[in-house]
Amino acid sequence: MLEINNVTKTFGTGDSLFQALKGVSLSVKEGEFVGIMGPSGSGKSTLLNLIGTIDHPSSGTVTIDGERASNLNQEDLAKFRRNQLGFVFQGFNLMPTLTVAENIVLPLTLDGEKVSVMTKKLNDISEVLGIESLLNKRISNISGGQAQRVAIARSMIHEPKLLLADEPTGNLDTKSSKDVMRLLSELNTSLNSTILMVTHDAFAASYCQRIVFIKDGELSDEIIRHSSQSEFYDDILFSLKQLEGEADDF
Ligand SMILES: Nc1ncnc2c1ncn2[C@@H]1O[C@H](COP(=O)(O)OP(=O)(O)OP(=O)(O)O)[C@@H](O)[C@H]1O
Repeated sequence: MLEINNVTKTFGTGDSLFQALKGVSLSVKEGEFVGIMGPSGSGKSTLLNLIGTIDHPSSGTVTIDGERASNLNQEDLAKFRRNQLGFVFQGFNLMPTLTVAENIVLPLTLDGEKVSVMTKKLNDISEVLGIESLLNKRISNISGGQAQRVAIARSMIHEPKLLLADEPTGNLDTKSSKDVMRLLSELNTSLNSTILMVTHDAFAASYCQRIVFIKDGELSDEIIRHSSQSEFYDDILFSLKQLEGEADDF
């Protein structure tokens, strides 16, 4: 469902060129939950931004569900992003003065969806994420863990083909991180959502089925979960140590 073919990304101009991605190729199947890990500055967010069509590759191609973003005009691209992709960020990106319900339906409001359809979708996704009791609260009155669940609800309400998560547990305590990862994992299995998640956190990564490691703008390694989550967690820590010598650098 996602094909990244020999993608490069160069920032800057003239003498100050910097190649953040140096020929990355990656294939993700429908329903896969893939983690992207690597040291700070290795190109993780750059890669996620290219997949999310927020930025364009300098060369190479990104194809999502058979569609190549570079072939779309501005308007179709915005529509494609709104309909096919979901985004979850570390900082939640919710509107503090709106209620939880208003935040969740915002993408549908922008699309001019019927109120009856919005209400049904809101109720369905709220039930999946266990946030029914929060719907009338304002974002400023809920906790960080609750806010991330609301952000996930908003990113999933339009049933995107691909969910892109950049450090979704970055601002959360251990318990909330666990809750959020459990939810993402449930959404992945129950809705067969394809999820791509950038994370520094080996525990969060242990919920994925596959981890690709990126270093200096290149994919360096890949591990697949074969057995229990705790064994996968150990495998991830081992790979991180091998990659950088010290897992603490991540
Ligand atoms: N708009 C930009 N202009 C110039 N350089 C950039 C730009 N965006 C990213 N870079 C550089 O590209 C490299 C990769 O950045 P990126 O944000 O993708 O790394 P990352 O792996 O996500 O890092 P972190 O884990 O710290 O978020 C870095 O050296 C960064 O300074």
